[in-house]
Amino acid sequence: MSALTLKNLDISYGDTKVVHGVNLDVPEGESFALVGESGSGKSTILRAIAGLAPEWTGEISVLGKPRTHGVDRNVSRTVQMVFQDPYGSLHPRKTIDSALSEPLAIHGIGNRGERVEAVLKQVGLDQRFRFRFPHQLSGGQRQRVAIARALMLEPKVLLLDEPTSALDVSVQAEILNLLKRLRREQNLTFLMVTHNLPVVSFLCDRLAVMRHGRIVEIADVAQLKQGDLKEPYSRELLAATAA
Ligand SMILES: Nc1ncnc2c1ncn2[C@@H]1O[C@H](COP(=O)(O)OP(=O)(O)OP(=O)(O)O)[C@@H](O)[C@H]1O
Repeated sequence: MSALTLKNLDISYGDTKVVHGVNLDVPEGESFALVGESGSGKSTILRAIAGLAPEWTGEISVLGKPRTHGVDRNVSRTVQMVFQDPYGSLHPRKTIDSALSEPLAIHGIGNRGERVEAVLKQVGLDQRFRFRFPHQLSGGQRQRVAIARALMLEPKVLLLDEPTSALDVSVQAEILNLLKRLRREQNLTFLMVTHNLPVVSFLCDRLAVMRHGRIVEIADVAQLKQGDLKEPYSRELLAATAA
């Protein structure tokens, strides 16, 4: 089954259309990357799927069900987003326990303590972090918490917006390994925005190259690794990364 399907998706901010006629099908369990120059609309696509960019037309389907505009409880249970900046995505005055329990409280789910413990284990964080505050954690630990928070509702799809680019290089690999393991263990589907083509090679199966709000090419990661991209713009992007 398709985890995510986008059909003729247009997205606007006010009068400005920034995503034009995007079509995409991501099967369950796949890890798919959106790459392309800054401002090409990659994050906006993730935001629309998550319900954070309200002005869109076309179709967004999650596990075969078309998404409604605004809050869609089906989508918020099954699709979660992880942002680039783990400082910004965690409330500074809430403990890790409280940040992780919140999605459960919102959805009326019990056994919160047990679930928080289990998720901390899944993301490789010691239980002693549970009652700490975000500022008492390193950047990598905070990103583990942000990933843990995204996992609390046992989603099927993670939308990953540059999940390692704000981290020290030494920590990036740890988070990428964690994401790879979680995907395997939980059969997650990833839709990931990144500027980093080696990250695509490491974590993804396919990629779409975007420019000016449009997809210019969809390719397998094997093609990326062999430098076998078809469109001149994709080849430019590849050459710029290799330089
Ligand atoms: N909240 C907003 N209000 C108005 N315009 C916005 C808003 N967010 C993004 N844009 C514009 O929408 C376009 C697409 O932005 P988006 O962030 O999706 O691009 P991107 O490909 O993810 O870029 P980057 O790689 O820099 O994150 C850009 O022209 C941007 O300036």
